[in-house]
Amino acid sequence: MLVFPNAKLNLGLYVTAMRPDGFRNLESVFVPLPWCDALEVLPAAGPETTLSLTGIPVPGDPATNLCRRAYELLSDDFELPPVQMHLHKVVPIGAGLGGGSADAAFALKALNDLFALNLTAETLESYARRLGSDCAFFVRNKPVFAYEKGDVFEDISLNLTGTACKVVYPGLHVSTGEAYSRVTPRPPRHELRQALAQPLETWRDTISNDFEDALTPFYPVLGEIKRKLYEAGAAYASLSGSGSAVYGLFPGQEQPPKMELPTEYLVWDGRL
Ligand SMILES: C[C@](O)(CO)[C@H](O)COP(=O)(O)OP(=O)(O)OC[C@H]1O[C@@H](n2ccc(N)nc2=O)[C@H](O)[C@@H]1O
Ligand SMILES: Nc1ncnc2c1ncn2[C@@H]1O[C@H](COP(=O)(O)OP(=O)(O)OP(=O)(O)O)[C@@H](O)[C@H]1O
Repeated sequence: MLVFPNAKLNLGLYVTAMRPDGFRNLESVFVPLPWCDALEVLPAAGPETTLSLTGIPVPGDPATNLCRRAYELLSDDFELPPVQMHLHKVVPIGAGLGGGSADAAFALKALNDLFALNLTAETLESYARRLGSDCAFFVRNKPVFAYEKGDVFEDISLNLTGTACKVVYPGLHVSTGEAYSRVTPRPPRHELRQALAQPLETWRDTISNDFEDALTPFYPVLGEIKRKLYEAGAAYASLSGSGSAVYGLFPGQEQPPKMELPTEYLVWDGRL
């Protein structure tokens, strides 16, 4: 079975409170971004479960890769035969795009389908939550208002389908834990759902990402990319999640405009 774990963008992100478990409560709107890895999951030819990797190198021991952890989580509860997995990594890591989380959620969904476990989306979400705060979103993989750890959702009527979008990753690996440690939780400055119900051109004045304010003084390149996206005609530009990817939305355009950016940056151009 071949699946294509996609990334996500955060439209607005407020870190609202410290939780007793050491995590933070947040409010954000998550939307799928069709920048994808490729993940193949097959019954193994031999007796062992294996994971091979190509594409962007994934830091850390492959034994702790989220695809393997997804398999192990399900095999604690179900008698799964060994599998052979191959992950081709395309989505940059430490980018705020949720790439690793998507791999984990898509591995859970693929195993559910491959072995006809018949788990509901709700049950898959509860497994996904155990692998990371961002993982649960990728089970249903549709625009939602997210709160608590970013893993509890409310439906939102927001249709950005077809909107031209540019995502710029400057090659700066921002650790999620470090990024959270730089943000002081506070009540949200805007009611996100109300702000997002207004025309996209107003979002620039009404929606923000707390990580952007906290990280830009340390990483000025984030502010420079955002300024360039606005100069290129973006109606809205922001850091995604805890960064370091910055995106711009260009409604009404066929494709985002060309931009002069350093060649070492990774850039995704397309439509949501
Ligand atoms: C920044 C976001 O991408 C926004 O969508 C997510 O909140 C990050 O989610 P994630 O990468 O799945 O993060 P996890 O792997 O669950 O947690 C990594 C670290 O981030 C911090 N963390 C994460 C989520 C959260 N709601 N509060 C936190 O304080 C914790 O220090 C945790 O140890
Ligand atoms: N399949 C995977 N893809 C990416 N990272 C993985 C994967 N499996 C495990 N990891 C580990 O997770 C870390 C990346 O997590 P991190 O949260 O920084 O980035 P992310 O998955 O790109 O998403 P985000 O920045 O939105 O949280 C890596 O350092 C790596 O060790």
